[in-house]
Amino acid sequence: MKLIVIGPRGKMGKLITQVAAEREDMELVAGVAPRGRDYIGTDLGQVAMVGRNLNVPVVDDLESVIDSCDVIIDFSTKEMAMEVVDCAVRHKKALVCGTTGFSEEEKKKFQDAAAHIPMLYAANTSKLVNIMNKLLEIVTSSVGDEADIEILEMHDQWKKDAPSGTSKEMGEIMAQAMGKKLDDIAVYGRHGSSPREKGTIGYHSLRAGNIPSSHTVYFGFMGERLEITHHSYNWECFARGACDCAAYLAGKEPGFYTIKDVLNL
Ligand SMILES: NC(=O)C1=CN([C@@H]2O[C@H](COP(=O)(O)OP(=O)(O)OC[C@H]3O[C@@H](n4cnc5c(N)ncnc54)[C@H](OP(=O)(O)O)[C@@H]3O)[C@@H](O)[C@H]2O)C=CC1
Ligand SMILES: O=C(O)C1=N[C@H](C(=O)O)C[C@H](O)C1
Repeated sequence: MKLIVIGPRGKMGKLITQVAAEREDMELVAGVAPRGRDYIGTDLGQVAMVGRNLNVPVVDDLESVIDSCDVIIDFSTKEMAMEVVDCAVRHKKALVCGTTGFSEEEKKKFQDAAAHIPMLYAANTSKLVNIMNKLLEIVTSSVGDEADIEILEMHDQWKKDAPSGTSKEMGEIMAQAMGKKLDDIAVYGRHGSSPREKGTIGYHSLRAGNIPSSHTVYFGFMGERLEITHHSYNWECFARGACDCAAYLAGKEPGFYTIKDVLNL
C-alpha cells in the first residue's frame, strides 16, 4: 500500500514514518509539511530520521502528491486535519486521522467524509488503551451510578489540547454505559467550595516534561476505590497502531471505521 504521512517531522509523524519504512506491506510516497519550512524538498527519510533515504520528497502541498497514494495518515493539527479530510474526499483516498482536539462540529466532518472514502478516526491507536476502554464499559455498566468517576490524564508539556482526545472518548464510553450524554455530566477541573455532584465525571489534565501519555480512571466508593490505568513509555505504540489502521483500510469500501474494527474488539 502506498502511504502519505502528514507532519513527518512531528513527534508522531516521525515515528509513523519510521514504522511504515520497516513494513513490507507499505511504501511511503511522500510526506506533507507546513509551507515555509526549511526541510521542504528534502528526503522524507532524512526529515523523519529513518536512518536512510527513502527517495521520496517532503512537500508542502498535499494536492500535488495525493494521487500517488492509497492511504493518508494524519497526526498533525486540527486545522491541517480539516484540510486533509477535504482533500482526501476530493481525491477519493482512504484516511486515518489520529489528531485530537476537535469540536463536535469538526468531528462530524469525518462522519460525512465516510460516505465517500474509507475513513478511520482514532483518538488513541494503542491496543491496550482500547482494551482499557472495554474495561471501563464493563465497570461503568455495573457500578457507574454508584461511583464517583474521575479521570486524570498526563501528557507532555507541548500537547496542544486538554483534556486529551482519549479521555474524552473514555468519558463518552462511560456516559453511554450509564445512558447519559458526556456533555451533561462532565466537570472540567474542580474549583471552589461546592461538594462533588453525584453522577458527574470529573476531568483533570496534567502537563509536565516529556510524559508520553497516562490515563487513569478512578471509581470512588466509600472506603474503597478502583483505579484503571494505562501508561505508555513512549509514542511507539501509537505509531504502530496508526500503521495497523492504515493497513486495515487497504481495499475497504467507503465507510466510517474505528480502531475497534482493526483490533476486533
Ligand atoms: N491517536 C493517537 O493515538 C495519538 C494522537 N496524537 C495526536 O496527534 C497530533 C500530533 O501530535 P504530535 O505528533 O505530538 O504533535 P507535533 O507538534 O510534534 O507534530 C505535529 C506536526 O504537524 C505538522 N504540521 C502542522 N501544520 C501542518 C500543516 N499545515 N501541514 C502539514 N503539517 C503540518 C508540524 O510540522 P512542523 O514540525 O514543521 O512544525 C508537525 O510536524 C495531536 O493532535 C495529538 O494529540 C498523538 C499521539 C497519539
Ligand atoms: O498528544 C499525545 O501525546 C497523545 N494524544 C492523544 C490524546 O489526546 O488522547 C493520544 C495519546 O494520549 C497521546
